[in-house]
Amino acid sequence: MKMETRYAHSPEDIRHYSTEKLREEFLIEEIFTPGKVCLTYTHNDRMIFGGVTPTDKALSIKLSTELGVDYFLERRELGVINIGGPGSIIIDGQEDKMVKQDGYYIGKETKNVEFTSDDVNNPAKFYCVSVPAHKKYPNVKIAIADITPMETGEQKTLNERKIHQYIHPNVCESCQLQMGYTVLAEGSSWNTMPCHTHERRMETYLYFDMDPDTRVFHFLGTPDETKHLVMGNEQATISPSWSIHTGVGTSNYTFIWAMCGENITYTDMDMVPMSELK
Ligand SMILES: O=C(O)C(=O)C[C@H](O)C(=O)CO
Ligand SMILES: [Zn+2]
Repeated sequence: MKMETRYAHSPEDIRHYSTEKLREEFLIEEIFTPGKVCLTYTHNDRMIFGGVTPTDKALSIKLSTELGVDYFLERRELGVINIGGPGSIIIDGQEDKMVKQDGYYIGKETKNVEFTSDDVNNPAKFYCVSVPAHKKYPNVKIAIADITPMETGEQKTLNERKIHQYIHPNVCESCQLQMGYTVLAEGSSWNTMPCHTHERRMETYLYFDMDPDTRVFHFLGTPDETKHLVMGNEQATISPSWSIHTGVGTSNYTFIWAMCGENITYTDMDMVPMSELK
């Protein structure tokens, strides 16, 4: 298992960052490695996120001394979405099949979570996000078949997309985790534009379902001083609460967003007027 630490920044810190330094601090290039658990611990609200890619044997997230606890979910909750081949999640001995786009909310105090793939040649890719939690809520499987996506954006503004809310008060309870899956329509390339910040929550983005040569130009920074990261398939980025987070692709793509902070009100965003973007 690999876990990398990323510390937090103020807007002032990144003002003079080179491209290389910006990438070192905000971009995670390796998420899914066959047979491995690859995680990142960001000090932005202490979110842990990354990929679990089982092949011929089950994998689990084993973190205890790193978090000063006896087991991973002793004081945390976990959201999972499979973006790969079919597999299973086994929670305290009970197995649930997980096809592509199926998700799971796994509450605090769940002791044993294992991940498996049905086919080593087409492994499941479990994208996992965990945040601190102070109350135990029930474990809930969130099947893609049960989600009605929110349709938003328009073709003429190149941002027609479907937002699937997985961990959201309408679907299941959580302490502070929110998680979802946004699919851009063919011909659309902008996500969340007009863009927003939310001082009260941080967010991470995983971009995927992209051809090898497709790139997303992901924008970050304060509205009046934006910067960008050029991102490839299955790469992730950290968005501090003060930062905008939007992106434009050289083709359409999909992304998983996950947030935590003061509230679980999805619409609590500070929209940025176009005239303020620089
Ligand atoms: O396409 C979108 O718009 C999104 O998916 C936006 C994210 O959900 C988000 O940034 C929530 O704060
Ligand atoms: Zn946001």
